Amino acid sequence: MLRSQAPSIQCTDVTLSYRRHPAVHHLSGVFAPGSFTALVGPNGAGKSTLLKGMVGLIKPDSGRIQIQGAGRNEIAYLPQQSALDRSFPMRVIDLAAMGLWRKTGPFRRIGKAELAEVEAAIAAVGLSGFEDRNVGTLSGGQFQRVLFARLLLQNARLILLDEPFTAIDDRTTEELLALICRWHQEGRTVIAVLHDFDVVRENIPETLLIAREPVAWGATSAVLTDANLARARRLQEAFDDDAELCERPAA
Ligand SMILES: Nc1ncnc2c1ncn2[C@@H]1O[C@H](COP(=O)(O)OP(=O)(O)OP(=O)(O)O)[C@@H](O)[C@H]1O
Repeated sequence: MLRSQAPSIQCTDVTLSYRRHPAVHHLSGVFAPGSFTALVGPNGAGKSTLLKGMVGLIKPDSGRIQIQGAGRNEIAYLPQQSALDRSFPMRVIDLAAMGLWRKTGPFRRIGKAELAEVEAAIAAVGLSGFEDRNVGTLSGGQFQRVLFARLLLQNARLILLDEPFTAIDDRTTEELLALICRWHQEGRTVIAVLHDFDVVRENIPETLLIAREPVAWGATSAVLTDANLARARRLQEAFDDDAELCERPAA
């Protein structure tokens, strides 16, 4: 997989809102092909909203999000765990196999070779032996591992992860982080919403810090400074959720 041919995302003065109240304001910049970016910011800063805008779940009220090199249905997107319904009766192997959906289509039974691929992905996330377990009986960390097996099988070149390590223990975090780093080394474009700055500083080359509006974007060491983090906190605290529509003209 050539890094230069990996997908890129160009944001041009993007504003995303819920019922016309902006959650992300005037964001411009590029996630370069093959880049690995941490998306950080205080609670309610608009991080999840930005990922939803990228996958097309929310349309910008103004500005544009353009993805080069991948169709919207070719993005691997991991939503926040709280957004997922785990009560649905489904086996581990079936949930993981959904990662092959683009290859197999929704109604075809998977063949022997594909089954071996699914089993290999389950093994890669350390869940061999759990194939027939109902997903509702898994711990939070085990469930997250199944979702990573599904991502592995999707084999997407653009991967968006929303808080992949929240409520996950250190060992699971370490193992899943190693998988994500491998995806980056393979030349995929990866964006991950993260809260642990130590994890970001040690592993992720680039960072976008937002607090409804962009605060800093670039090399992680230049972005995660005390001054930038303090500014993000101030901006977020000052933000009025009941504010009227954004009156700032588009750039
Ligand atoms: N479905 C929704 N309807 C209305 N407002 C929403 C909706 N989802 C998010 N918001 C609001 O948009 C703002 C940004 O939320 P978002 O979830 O994008 O933040 P976040 O940075 O991901 O936060 P966190 O770190 O707490 O997960 C918040 O004020 C939130 O209340």
